[in-house]
Amino acid sequence: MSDKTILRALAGERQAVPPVWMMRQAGRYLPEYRATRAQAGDFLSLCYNPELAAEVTLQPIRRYGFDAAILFADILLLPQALGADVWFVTGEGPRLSTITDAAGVAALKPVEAIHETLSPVYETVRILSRELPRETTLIGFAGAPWTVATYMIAGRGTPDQGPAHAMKAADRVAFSALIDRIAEGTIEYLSAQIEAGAEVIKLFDSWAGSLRGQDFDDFALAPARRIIQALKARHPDVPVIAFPREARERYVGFARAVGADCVALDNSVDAEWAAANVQTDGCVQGNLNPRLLVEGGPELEHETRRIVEAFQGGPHIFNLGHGITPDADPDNVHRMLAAIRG
Ligand SMILES: Cc1c2[nH]c(c1CCC(=O)O)Cc1[nH]c(c(CCC(=O)O)c1C)Cc1[nH]c(c(CCC(=O)O)c1C)Cc1[nH]c(c(C)c1CCC(=O)O)C2
Repeated sequence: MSDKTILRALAGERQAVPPVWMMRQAGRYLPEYRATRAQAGDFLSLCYNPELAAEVTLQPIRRYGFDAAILFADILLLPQALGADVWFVTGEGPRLSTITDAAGVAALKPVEAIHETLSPVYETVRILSRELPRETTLIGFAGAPWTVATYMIAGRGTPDQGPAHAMKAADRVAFSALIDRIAEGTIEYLSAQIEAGAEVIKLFDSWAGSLRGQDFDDFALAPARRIIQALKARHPDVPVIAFPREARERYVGFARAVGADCVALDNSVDAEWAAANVQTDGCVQGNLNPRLLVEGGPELEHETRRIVEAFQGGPHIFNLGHGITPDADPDNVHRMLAAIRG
């Protein structure tokens, strides 16, 4: 059995003190992150600079001693590697060239071409596997096809993923071809991260909650299963965390259905309910409301302890229900850790 707490949880081991890391732990709430980003110039330049991307990955490990580090990159690097234009508007978020039909899908680069753009990311992973403390697990990641497609179709983040739903309704064949192309690229991208040293993979389906019924089966579940099966065929020992955010009742049985070792829970899910209905399948990750790291106070400690206790009966990785926000107080992270670790 590994001496790394995250790998033990992912192998199904219950631990008295759950291992912990945070989504977006390298981010704007940290002054040292803001300084390194300024040094890089902008966000995308930071993602493609292996030394600086490794540096910001390490910053929260030095400050807090989290049990896992997550590679610093973005889910929108893969669309860029497939030929989309991608840029970030400060204070607003990502912008991309849009794909609206079969011709747009056909114009994407072949999957083999992605490494040309993404090789700096693999170099970041290699640096991190040398520099991380022995006890810290390195997590690689990608966006799930549906979430990535919502950005590629709309050209930006959308509150209801309207443009992606519209393309799905207008031309399900072209839409499915886009999902397939992203899935194929994701398999190659994640395999390369593993070959460079990623020890765990996380698949972010941030917008899974807007898929219902058959659409959830076809575009959240099936692509995740395809990607995980392909990764497991090549790298059977690398655990996978699936995050179908806001999947509600579809969290039940999700890990088993897609072959994941763990399912990450957002903070709309009640921890007691998830312990009874989701953790019965294996490891769960989550699910503190990130707002509490802004507000702090007794509720932060109370909620942190409540989540630890709710999941005490089985394998659990403590995390937030979504990413930490730029207005969070870095000292509140210490308070959260004290409530978990005692
Ligand atoms: C949807 C999505 C994206 N990116 C990601 C997701 C899925 C998770 C989620 O739902 O949040 C995933 C992601 N993005 C980033 C990471 C790095 C690792 C980590 O979690 O610390 C990870 C795992 C860095 C980032 N990605 C981004 C930042 C902020 C950029 C900055 O420094 O200005 C960081 C640290 C930018 C980003 N990237 C994306 C958006 C919509 C935005 C703008 C919103 C925002 O600014 O927070 C796309």
